[in-house]
Amino acid sequence: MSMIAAFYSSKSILITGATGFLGKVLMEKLFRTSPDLKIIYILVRPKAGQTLQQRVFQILNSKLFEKVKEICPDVHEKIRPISADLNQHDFGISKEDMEELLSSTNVIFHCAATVRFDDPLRHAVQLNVTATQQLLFMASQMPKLEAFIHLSTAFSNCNLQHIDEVIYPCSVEPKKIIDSMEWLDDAIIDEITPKLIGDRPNTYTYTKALGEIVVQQEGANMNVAIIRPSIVGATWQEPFPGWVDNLNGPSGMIIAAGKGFLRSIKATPLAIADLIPADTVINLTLAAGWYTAVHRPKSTLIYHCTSGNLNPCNWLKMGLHVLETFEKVPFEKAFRRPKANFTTTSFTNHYWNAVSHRAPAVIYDIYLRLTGRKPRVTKLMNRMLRMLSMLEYFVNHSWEWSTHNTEMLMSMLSPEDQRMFNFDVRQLNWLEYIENYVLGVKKYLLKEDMAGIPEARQHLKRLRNIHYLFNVALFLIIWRLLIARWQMARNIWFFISSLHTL
Ligand SMILES: CCCCCCCCCCCCCCCCCCCCCCCCCCCC(=O)SCCNC(=O)CCNC(=O)[C@H](O)C(C)(C)COP(=O)(O)OP(=O)(O)OC[C@H]1O[C@@H](n2cnc3c(N)ncnc32)[C@H](O)[C@@H]1OP(=O)(O)O
Ligand SMILES: NC(=O)C1=CN([C@@H]2O[C@H](COP(=O)(O)OP(=O)(O)OC[C@H]3O[C@@H](n4cnc5c(N)ncnc54)[C@H](OP(=O)(O)O)[C@@H]3O)[C@@H](O)[C@H]2O)C=CC1
Repeated sequence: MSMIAAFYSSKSILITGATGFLGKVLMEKLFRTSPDLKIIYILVRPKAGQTLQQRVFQILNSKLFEKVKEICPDVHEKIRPISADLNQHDFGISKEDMEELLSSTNVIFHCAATVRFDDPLRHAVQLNVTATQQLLFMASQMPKLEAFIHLSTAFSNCNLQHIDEVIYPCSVEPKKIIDSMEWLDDAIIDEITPKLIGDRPNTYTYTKALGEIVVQQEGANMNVAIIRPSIVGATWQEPFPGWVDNLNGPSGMIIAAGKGFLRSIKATPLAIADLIPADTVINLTLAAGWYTAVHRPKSTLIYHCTSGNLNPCNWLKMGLHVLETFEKVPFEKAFRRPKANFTTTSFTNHYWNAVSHRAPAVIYDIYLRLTGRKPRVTKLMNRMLRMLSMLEYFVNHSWEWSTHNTEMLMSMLSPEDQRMFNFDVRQLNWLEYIENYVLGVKKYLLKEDMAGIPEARQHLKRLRNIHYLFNVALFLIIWRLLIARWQMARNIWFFISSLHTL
């Protein structure tokens, strides 16, 4: 019997961020491996016109939960959505709900966060720091609490090159930052943001670092652990390979490349592409929850959930695998043929952005206008370039993350748990993983049917022919202009013609 699965059976578990990418994978695994768990409380806000119940219904009826519904048919009864907005005081939780949470919760998984790179500091602090502080305050009033697991990111200290499984101090104490957000106005916050974030690339990584300090300070008397995943990608094995449901990180870029939008990217080809599958992150998270509650380590343990030091893959290898997979499973209705390369200098990057990104978008929009349709490609292209510029930092640096705690945890698991809650990335075959990832993007994000592949291939052939025709036409126009204006060109032309008549 799995010790981890047995631990979560009969437990009341509180999850924040359960509607997010990792939150869903976490819930799914919990229900699948511990169907006897007592209840999962999830803090959810109404969104996009949907009530809490509608949001939960949608999640449980998604493909991700198909296996769970077989194993645990009463899963609907075991999820208790609690109306909560982490931006509000006390999360806006009703008194009755709060009482139930405080008296029953055994384990907390704190996954909620803003993962946007461009969030204003005030908002990022509110969600990634203040809400974490409030949740810890709630946790401190829970008599039955056995473990508090906080999801952070391996990039919280991305200003360093070698990162250990420790919490690093920030120049300003989180409490001071939280206080100052209350009385500083937005204009001043915007002005001091670059100074505060220093050599980190965005407010996301900075506020996640502050959040960790808060966890260490406020969670000193609790059983607390921090998980630091690197770049989370589609699932590797469970509940099935290739599941992904948002555009963050590489997923959006895979779509952009497969649809022929992304043709070049400023990246360091040999830098490590530290991807980690979502199910690996969740297996480690659940194992850490068990270890923290049962073994009660004396200090807050931090677990790096990264692939680079155990099974490295670089961006060149990854990019090539992605492109190779497009040959087998092309995406439908591509804008151009998927073909991309890396640029390594700002000059070549600007050049290829102009030639391969902006120019085709403008030309296509002119064509749409001429045919009476609404131009839309330049807007899409600008959005992709903005996203690309935000990701650039992460594809041009390499980091070394030590993984002593993670390896220690692996060694503490029984052989059954090592199999059931596998987070050993050394077993990951990148080629196979990337193929499944691209396939998953096609199926679960783009909702494209495999039956459409022959048509997608035909479309790519048409694009290739258009490309050749376009190049020939361009060549003829340029040649014609040269002949009209340049004597030397005329001479070459006459020379070639005379060769022909010989
Ligand atoms: C010879 C050599 C050959 C070699 C060949 C090589 C070829 C290479 C090409 C191969 C293919 C590529 C394969 C790999 C690519 C590498 C990519 C690099 C990935 C690196 C990722 C590093 C991330 C690491 C960070 C740490 C991880 C974390 O901790 S958190 C998770 C990461 N967080 C994010 O990713 C969030 C980022 N997003 C944002 O910050 C914002 O969304 C934004 C600033 C980008 C946009 O904000 P904006 O307000 O403008 O828009 P928004 O309201 O958010 O959305 C508007 C619409 O856009 C859609 N959208 C949102 N995000 C994306 C996206 N990522 N991609 C595409 N579209 C996106 C969104 O749905 C909205 O759509 P509508 O609703 O329809 O309007
Ligand atoms: N994905 C990645 O690449 C990585 C993620 N991480 C960390 O993992 C954790 C989970 O990330 P991921 O699942 O990808 O993120 P998502 O963006 O997919 O999910 C974020 C979750 O937080 C919830 N949330 C946001 N704001 C509020 C709010 N005001 N009140 C209540 N809930 C809120 C969202 O709810 P709603 O659905 O209502 O918006 C959603 O459930 C985060 O802590 C992140 O920092 C770390 C490394 C990499």
